[in-house]
Amino acid sequence: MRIDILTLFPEMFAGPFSESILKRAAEKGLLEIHFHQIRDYTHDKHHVVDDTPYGGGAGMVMKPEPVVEAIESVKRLSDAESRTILLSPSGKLFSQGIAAELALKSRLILIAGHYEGFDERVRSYIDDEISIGDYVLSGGELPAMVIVDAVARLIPGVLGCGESHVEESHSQGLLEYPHYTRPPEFRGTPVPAILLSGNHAEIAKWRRKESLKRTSERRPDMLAGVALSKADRKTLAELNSEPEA
Ligand SMILES: CC(C)(C)c1cccc(C(=O)NCC2(NC(=O)c3cccc4nocc34)CCCC2)c1
Repeated sequence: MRIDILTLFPEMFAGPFSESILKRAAEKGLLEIHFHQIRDYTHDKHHVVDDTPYGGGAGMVMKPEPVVEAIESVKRLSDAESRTILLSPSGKLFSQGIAAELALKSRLILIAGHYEGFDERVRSYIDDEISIGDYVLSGGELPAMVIVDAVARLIPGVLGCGESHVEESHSQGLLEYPHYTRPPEFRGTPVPAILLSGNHAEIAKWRRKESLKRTSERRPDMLAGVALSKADRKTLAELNSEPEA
C-alpha cells in the first residue's frame, strides 16, 4: 500500500513513523509513506496557504488552490487507484470497520488541515471525510497518524506472527478482557486462579464473560454491533440480574 500525506507540518511525522510497526512495514516493502508540504503548491513569494474567512469571523481558512493543486499533483505520482481522504471534525467517525475498508485500498491520500479548516470547495476533490473523534485538535496530523497506524496493522504481513493480534477481540467488537502477567501476586492481589489452571476451554469462557461484562458496563453501545451467542446472552442476562457489587 502507498500512503501520501499532505500537510503543513511534515516534520511532525518523523518520530512516530520512524519507529514501531510502520518502520518495519516500510522495510518489508508492505507500506510506503510519502509526505508532501502543501506550501510547496503555492506560487506567491510568501507561500500563503490561508486567508481570512468571507463573511467575517475569527481565524483563518485554508485556501483551496494549494490543497487542490497538491491533491492533483500527488495523484499523478502513481497509477494505482487512490482514495483521497480529508481529515476533518465534520467527517464520518473513524472505526475499526473503516480501518478494515481502507486496508483493502492500494493507495490512500490523506489531507491534514490547520487553522479553522478548509475552504468548502476543496470537498469537490476528495472521496471521503473522516474524523477520529469529537474533541478540538490543533491540526489533522495526529488524526492522520492514528489512521495510518490502525490501517497499517491490518495489512497482511505487517504484524509479525509474534505480535499481538488484538483484532481477535476487536473483530468480535468487544472490549478486552483483563490481562495479567507475572508476578502471580502483586501487593496482595492475586491473579484470578482460572488463568493459572491451564484449562484453556474454561479460560476462554472466563475471558469472553469478562469482555461481555466490561463492554456491557462501559460501552453498551458496542453490544449492538456484536454477534452474540446463546451463551453470551445468558451471560449478559445473569450480569444484568446480579445485584450491584
Ligand atoms: C465538535 C468538534 C469535533 C469538537 C469540533 C468542532 C469544530 C472544530 C473542531 C476542531 O478541532 N477544529 C480544528 C481542526 N480539527 C481537526 O482537524 C480534527 C478535530 C477532531 C477530529 C479530527 N479528525 O480528523 C481531523 C480532526 C480543523 C482544522 C485544524 C484542526 C472540532
